[in-house]
Amino acid sequence: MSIESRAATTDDDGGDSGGGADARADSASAVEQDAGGAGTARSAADAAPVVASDLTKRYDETLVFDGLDLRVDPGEVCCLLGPSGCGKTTLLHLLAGLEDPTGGRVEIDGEAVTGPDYRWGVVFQDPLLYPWLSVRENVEIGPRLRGEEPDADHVDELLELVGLDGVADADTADLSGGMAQRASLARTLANDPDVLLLDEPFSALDQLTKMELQDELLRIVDELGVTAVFVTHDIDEAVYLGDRVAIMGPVPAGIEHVERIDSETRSRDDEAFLAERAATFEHLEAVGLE
Ligand SMILES: Nc1ncnc2c1ncn2[C@@H]1O[C@H](COP(=O)(O)OP(=O)(O)OP(=O)(O)O)[C@@H](O)[C@H]1O
Repeated sequence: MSIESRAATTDDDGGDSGGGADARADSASAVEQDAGGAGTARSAADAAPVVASDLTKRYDETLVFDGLDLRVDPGEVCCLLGPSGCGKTTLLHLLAGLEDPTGGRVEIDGEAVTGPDYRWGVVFQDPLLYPWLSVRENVEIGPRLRGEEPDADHVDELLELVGLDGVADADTADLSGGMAQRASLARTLANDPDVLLLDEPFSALDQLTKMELQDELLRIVDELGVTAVFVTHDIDEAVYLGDRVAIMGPVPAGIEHVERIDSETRSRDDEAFLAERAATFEHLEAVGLE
């Protein structure tokens, strides 16, 4: 099934592409019944919560945040938004176990995060594909590095999910920026993560490709029933993708406000969306927009 027809299936089932965690649960279970494939789909209700408690991070002279708390509910998309240098990437790295906190703890699905793990997959701004491997081989690398034989059907399904089934054997050098980021996302998804942690993955892309990938990400999060934390400095992106937007202030403020987004407004030209955007912008201005 193509990604477009998957979307049509979801719409026919009464969901909208981005109807929040509840709609994600509905559409994910609809796809689960429909997929019959390699078992990538599961319910958002089974997705993992991400909890940061009393988190502190200091780099020498710089106290980035002190006593930060964040809870991301299962199946939710939480966007981290804030001025340059406020600690968005640092927080994402702590959630991913890529760096150790100075104090406090992170738990994913009730398990303490003490280092990187394929169950919490990271997608970076730079796709970082292995240039000597084909697109398919890049997607297969996670299971191979764990000493597992990749499930060919699962890889096919993921390539189809991200719209790269036609270029599976291509060299990564021949991919556009958007296609490379799709491949990077599929490579992360091949590990079947419970949580997706994304650090400005679309910021280097042109506006149209960016909007297309935003919609596809929402669909993928719906279909696979994962929890997502998405770092961005783009207000429109945060309000469009997020079930909640956590607004961070200049160091060492941490999270100063969490804006809950009404998923019904998830339309780029809806008046309510513009109202959500305006409300988020006001909070961002209040913390010191750069
Ligand atoms: N490895 C490091 N060593 C020292 N200071 C660091 C390190 N990483 C980040 N910082 C500092 O921590 C603060 C937060 O940086 P971080 O990159 O997390 O912010 P950000 O909100 O992601 O910024 P941007 O939006 O510009 O990417 C900054 O003052 C930065 O200089």
